[in-house]
Amino acid sequence: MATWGYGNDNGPATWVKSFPVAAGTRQSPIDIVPTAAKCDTKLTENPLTVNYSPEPAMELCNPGLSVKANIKSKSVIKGGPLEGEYKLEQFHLHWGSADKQGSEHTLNGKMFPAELHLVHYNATKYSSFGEAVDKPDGLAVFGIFLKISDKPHQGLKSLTDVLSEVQYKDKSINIKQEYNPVCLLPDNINKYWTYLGSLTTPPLCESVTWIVFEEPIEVSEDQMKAFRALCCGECGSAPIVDNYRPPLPLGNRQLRASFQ
Ligand SMILES: NS(=O)(=O)c1ccc2oc(NC(=O)c3ccccc3)nc2c1
Ligand SMILES: [Zn+2]
Repeated sequence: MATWGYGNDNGPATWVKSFPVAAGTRQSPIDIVPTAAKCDTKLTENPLTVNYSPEPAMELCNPGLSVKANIKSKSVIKGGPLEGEYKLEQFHLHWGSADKQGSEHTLNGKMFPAELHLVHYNATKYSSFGEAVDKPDGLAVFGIFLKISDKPHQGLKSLTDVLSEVQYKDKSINIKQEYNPVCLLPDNINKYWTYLGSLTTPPLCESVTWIVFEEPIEVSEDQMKAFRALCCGECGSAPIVDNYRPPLPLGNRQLRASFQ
């Protein structure tokens, strides 16, 4: 069975053949239209709180279609749209072959050069990611837009400086310095949009409460080039670029905003 990917023969338009939920009613990503969002004061009454811990020897790997960091420490979030405590499992990114594309969520139809996803599971109700992954309240994912600036992002620099060591599929390394993922969050995490959606790659489970921050984080062009130098396979294989699913219809879903 051909594995899914982002090419012409195995890309997002083909996923429904093996994953029928791709045609479901709460799929992600979506186009975020701020004027269509409902400002919900309940979101601010119960502010989103992040309690991330330093990760000693964080594992960074190249699974072939992105770059992913696996988290072992107890890093949790709660509040905002969430009931209970959600535990950080992993984070990864999606990016373009050029700065004009790359993000999965779009803002008024605009794509950003990349998007960072911090993936959490509902540790109050479920005992593992695997148990939570297919439950309607199982997961919460932070979506953070990346935009280009002339300065590199210091938090991402610890990762982009070593991406050459995970250039090929199934390579993994441990980051020597302890790493607190809190350094990846934008300064203002009180301004976000939230809606009920799905994983953006197969198995596309409709189990994600998405929290997409209004404030992007800023990265340098050199850092983008480092992501685009990652390979899908072994030496000589194609670069990992344009690993994003285009937006799906919001349908009957309510997009809520934590701010006016
Ligand atoms: N682009 S996305 O929607 O954030 C997204 C999409 C697909 C995903 O599959 C997984 N699986 C694990 O993390 C995992 C964690 C532990 C064990 C097995 C899998 N996370 C995902 C996030
Ligand atoms: Zn993702």
